[in-house]
Amino acid sequence: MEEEEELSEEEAEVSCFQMGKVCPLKNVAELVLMCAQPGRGFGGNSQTQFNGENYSTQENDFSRGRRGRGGHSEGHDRGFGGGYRGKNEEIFTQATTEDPKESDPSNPDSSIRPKVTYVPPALPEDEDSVFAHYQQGINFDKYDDIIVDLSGTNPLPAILSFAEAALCESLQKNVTKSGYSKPTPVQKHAIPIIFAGRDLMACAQTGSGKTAAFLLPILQQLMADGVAASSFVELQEPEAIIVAPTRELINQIFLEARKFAYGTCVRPVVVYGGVNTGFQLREISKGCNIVCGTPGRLLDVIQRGRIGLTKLRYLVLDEADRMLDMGFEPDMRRLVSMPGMPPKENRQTLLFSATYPQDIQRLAADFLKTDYLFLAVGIVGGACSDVEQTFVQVTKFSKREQLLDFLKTTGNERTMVFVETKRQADFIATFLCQEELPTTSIHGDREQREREQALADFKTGKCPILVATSVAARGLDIPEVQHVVNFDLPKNIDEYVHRIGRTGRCGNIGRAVSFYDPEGDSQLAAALVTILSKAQQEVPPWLEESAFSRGATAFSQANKSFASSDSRKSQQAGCERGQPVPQVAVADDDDWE
Ligand SMILES: Nc1ncnc2c1ncn2[C@@H]1O[C@H](COP(=O)(O)OP(=O)(O)OP(=O)(O)O)[C@@H](O)[C@H]1O
Repeated sequence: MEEEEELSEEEAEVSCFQMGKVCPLKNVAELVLMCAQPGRGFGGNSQTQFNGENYSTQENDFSRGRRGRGGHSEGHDRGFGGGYRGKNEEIFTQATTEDPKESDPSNPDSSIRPKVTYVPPALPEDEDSVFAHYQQGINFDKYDDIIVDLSGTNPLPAILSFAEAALCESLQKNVTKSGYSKPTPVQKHAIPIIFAGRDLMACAQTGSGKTAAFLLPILQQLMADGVAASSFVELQEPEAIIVAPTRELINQIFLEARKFAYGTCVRPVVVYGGVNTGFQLREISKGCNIVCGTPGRLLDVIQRGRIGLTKLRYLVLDEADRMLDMGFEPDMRRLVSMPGMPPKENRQTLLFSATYPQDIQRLAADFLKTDYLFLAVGIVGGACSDVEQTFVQVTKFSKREQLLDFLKTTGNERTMVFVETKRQADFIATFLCQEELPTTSIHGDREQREREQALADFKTGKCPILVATSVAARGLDIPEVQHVVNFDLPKNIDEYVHRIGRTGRCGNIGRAVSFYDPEGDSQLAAALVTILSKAQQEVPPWLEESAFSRGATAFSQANKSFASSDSRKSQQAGCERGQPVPQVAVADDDDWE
């Protein structure tokens, strides 16, 4: 079976009880659900019962104690996945993930797991829904001015237009219906590289069109080769696998694939945790050329013998740095060593992200052919320049009032509020509802049904405020998100870049406001100063002071997470040669249990 979480609901309850609090996690989520319903508020008591500050303090110690780095159990009794994976979307409460009828009988735990019955609603088939998109913004044309660095042997020239890509008629039609009139820089470069059969590590800022940069050339080549999915065959052998770290993101990539493949013979399918496995297996058996999956569920369906790998031509890792950090790297290694998986010399491996720490770049080379190309559009690891970043100095206890003040100025504008822990997400969402601000929340303790509903309510504007943990930080492309608030700053600068990238997408302008608590956030100061300077934004003097007070090493450490370019260049120059590849620490432990 696929997913393993570290803490059962019962255990959580017991631990809370031991801390002197009775706090079934599920009840907190239910409160938020109630709160999201119009006309249902909370009495003043709930604030004291669910005191976010107290819980997060306690939760930190308690969670760390239970998890630890050693929590990741290799070769554990449920086959794949398992243990602590850092920011792993696929580790949730038991109630959401497992299906006893389908689980491994050798696993004694499996008998107590409730069946996952959730089946997502059928997707609308009409063209308007399939091709619904938002407008590119006023800065879309400025993408052309971004400096591009393509390194590696025998680089390919970029295309300048979709016409040059010579897409087949149906694909070109779908591109036009999607509102794409010209390719973004990452598309201009990645499309010919992928056509040429080269492996690629591509880095481009958030919201600049990386998804289409890999989907379009893959679809084009599958169509040019006349592939068609054979339906109702139990074992499907897809030509492409796309993996991403979170359920909502992989679903979004699937919807993009479905959109571009509209009216063609190519059939994409999606598999992710929290959804009934039987439903997904039936979807696979209807035919599958491209399988989009989160790692645990994907490995599970492969292990069940429902996905064969012998025809695989493309392996895509979206949010590649995340997929290769210590949370998911073991799964990725398992994936590439599955029986039938073509060796890297015989498949095309494509890595995409907006951030690539040097360590991860070096590790990624294990998955790529030696002559892979490295594409850097703009500053590797840089923040999107269309996001105006501001910082507010706060104390831990003034944050809530500051948030309220801020949200009162934004009216109905869509705002994502990032917090550190799942409980904090529930607590803040409840608090905002009490203040009559229509709010919903998304985090790993919510049932998949609730998570999808929360996202839908945010997208439609029914709840224009979404309180989220870092589970929603990467990749999500939600129209008209005008503001991102870092109520709690993340522990890791890359996470910051991804979070603020939920706004200011596709040439639109966005705003990010971050609450900076000098007591808890100073370890991020140097990296924030670097990010702001590289994005040519004003650096508050107090932030600069805070950064310098930590000494020059803080800046050199901060700079280590920004690869100025291809890590092979620094290796060639003799820098850090011979050093072991360190594992990158995963941020926000408390958020990913
Ligand atoms: N050539 C294009 N013309 C117009 N719109 C585009 C083009 N390419 C992509 N888009 C749109 O831009 C938005 C952002 O694209 P996408 O989600 O692929 O960004 P991304 O680079 O993957 O971001 P992230 O790093 O956050 O994952 C999407 O709504 C997408 O449909």
